Amino acid sequence: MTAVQEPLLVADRVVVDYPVKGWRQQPIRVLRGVSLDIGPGETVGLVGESGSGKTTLGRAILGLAPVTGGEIRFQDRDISRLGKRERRALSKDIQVVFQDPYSSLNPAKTVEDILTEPLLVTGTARAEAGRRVRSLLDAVHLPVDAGQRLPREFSGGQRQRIAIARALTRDPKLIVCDEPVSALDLSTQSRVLDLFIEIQQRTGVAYLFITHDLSVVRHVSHRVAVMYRGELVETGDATRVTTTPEHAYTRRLLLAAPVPHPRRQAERRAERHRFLAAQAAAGPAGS
Ligand SMILES: Nc1ncnc2c1ncn2[C@@H]1O[C@H](COP(=O)(O)OP(=O)(O)OP(=O)(O)O)[C@@H](O)[C@H]1O
Repeated sequence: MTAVQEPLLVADRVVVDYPVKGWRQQPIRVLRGVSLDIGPGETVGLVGESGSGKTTLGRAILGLAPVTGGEIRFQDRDISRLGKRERRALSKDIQVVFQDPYSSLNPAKTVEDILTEPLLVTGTARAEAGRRVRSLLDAVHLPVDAGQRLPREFSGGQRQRIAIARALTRDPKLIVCDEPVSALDLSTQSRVLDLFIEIQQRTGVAYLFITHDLSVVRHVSHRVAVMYRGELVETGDATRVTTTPEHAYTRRLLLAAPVPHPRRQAERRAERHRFLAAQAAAGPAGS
């Protein structure tokens, strides 16, 4: 008998309505009863056209969008309507990496300050926080002296590595990744995607991976969920959904952004691995 693993996070018929200013204005319904679960150590890719509600689902999980119907459970606890203090406590377990590594890091703080802050405010001793920062920099393949520098001294890819390190500071169980590689050039994208995979294999963290790019989602996801106008129209195994979609909308998405042939993808993966192995042999990554 195989053990059934409990989901880490369950979105159960989640509705999000945004209030609209003005007399007699109806709120805008952005999510219309979305149900999705994410298992421990799993990556669920969330795709869909612009405005379909992907970011809003991520924000609802993070407590940043108002859940007006249904609920979101994390480790079997309803987290849809938490107070500030409970939400702050939950940030240990649920973290986020945003699209733009330029605006998501405080430009006035050194990388070490950015990474130690979440540890110091929760009572970690400074010496222990310093050790943790060194191990985090190592985990995202940045040199140890990166800690003394400011975000502006790094490339886009390196800044996204810093943002990933910050998300990892307190060993989260889930990271909401909202278009985390969209602002990066193609070769940097693939290195950062491989970093996400490597970190997951080492730590067992789960990802909700929001993207409009089907080749990205196929590369990193175990399962894919397709959103259309505030509803999930299809959820399933990543290869299945991106090669033989069942829903007409998913087929349209695929036609709009053709996914390379599986053999070409395998070649690309092999290329990436050769590249990463060569980089590892040469020293810390440059992006
Ligand atoms: N704070 C808000 N108030 C009112 N409407 C909002 C708010 N945030 C988002 N929306 C609306 O909700 C809808 C879904 O937006 P959302 O950002 O979740 O979509 P998305 O699929 O992530 O799109 P994109 O890929 O362009 O980021 C859009 O029509 C957007 O205008």
